[in-house]
Order: sequence, then C-alpha cells, then structure tokens
Amino acid sequence: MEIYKEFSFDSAHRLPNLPDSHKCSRLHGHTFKVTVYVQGDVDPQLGWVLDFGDIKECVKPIIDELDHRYLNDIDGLENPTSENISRWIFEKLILVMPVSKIMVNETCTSGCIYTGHP
Ligand SMILES: Nc1nc2c(c(=O)[nH]1)N=C([C@H](O)[C@H](O)COP(=O)(O)OP(=O)(O)OP(=O)(O)O)CN2
Ligand SMILES: [Zn+2]
Repeated sequence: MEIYKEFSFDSAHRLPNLPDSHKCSRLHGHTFKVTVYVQGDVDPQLGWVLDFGDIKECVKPIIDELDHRYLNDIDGLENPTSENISRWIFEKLILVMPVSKIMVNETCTSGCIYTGHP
C-alpha cells in the first residue's frame, strides 16, 4: 500500500539556463507543494504503513532548508526546476526514511514526480 503526506514551502527562483525571452528566466516565486509517498506493507497490529508523524519529522528539516529562500543559492539547486527540486528532496530523504516517490508542484497545473530513477 502507498501512503502520502503533503507539505508546502514559499520560495523564489529563476531558471538561469533559459533564454532571456522566457518568462521563467526572470525572478519569480511560488508556493511549492511537496507530496512525499511511502510504499510498504500495512503493519497488522498498528494498521498503518508508517506513522504520518514520523514522515513529518523526517521531511520538516528538509522543507525548512527551502522555505523563504532564493532556491538558486542552495547547493545542488543552481537550476531549480521542478525536476531538480524533486530529485534534490528525494536524495536527502532516502537517507533517513523509505520514500517511494516525491511530487513537487510548482503551480496548480504543473509539477514533477521523481521515483529515484532518471
Ligand atoms: N519541465 C519544466 N518546465 C517548466 C518548469 C520546470 O520546472 N520544469 N518551470 C517553469 C517555471 O518555473 C514556471 O514558474 C512554471 O511554469 P508554468 O506551468 O508554465 O506556469 P504558469 O503560471 O504559466 O502556468 P499556467 O497554469 O499555464 O498559467 C516553466 N516550465
Ligand atoms: Zn517557477
């Protein structure tokens, strides 16, 4: 079974590798939404895969690194696309919990899902 928990952070970014004519080459901000998924067996006694509270404990410090920042200044996020942000979060989180995928939404209509594979 797969469970998920949602988080959000507010940050500014620009996409430096785009031509000046592209609007996203200019400084702008988003309320990014991050959804963390965990896949596993349901513990027969507890009735859950993993405590949502334990997910929050692992994810919160990572979200705090991103919240109210200029993302381009963060190591590894010099080109902060949704793709690069989702991989950046996944690679930090997999060190501390069994994340199965990360979804990052930049707007209501656009986002990226990263499962640990290119
Ligand atoms: N594959 C990607 N494409 C784009 C990314 C990205 O990270 N990966 N990022 C952007 C911009 O950062 C932009 O802020 C978001 O793009 P977009 O969905 O085009 O934003 P809109 O506000 O124009 O969305 P609408 O809902 O269509 O109004 C661009 N592309
Ligand atoms: Zn953007």
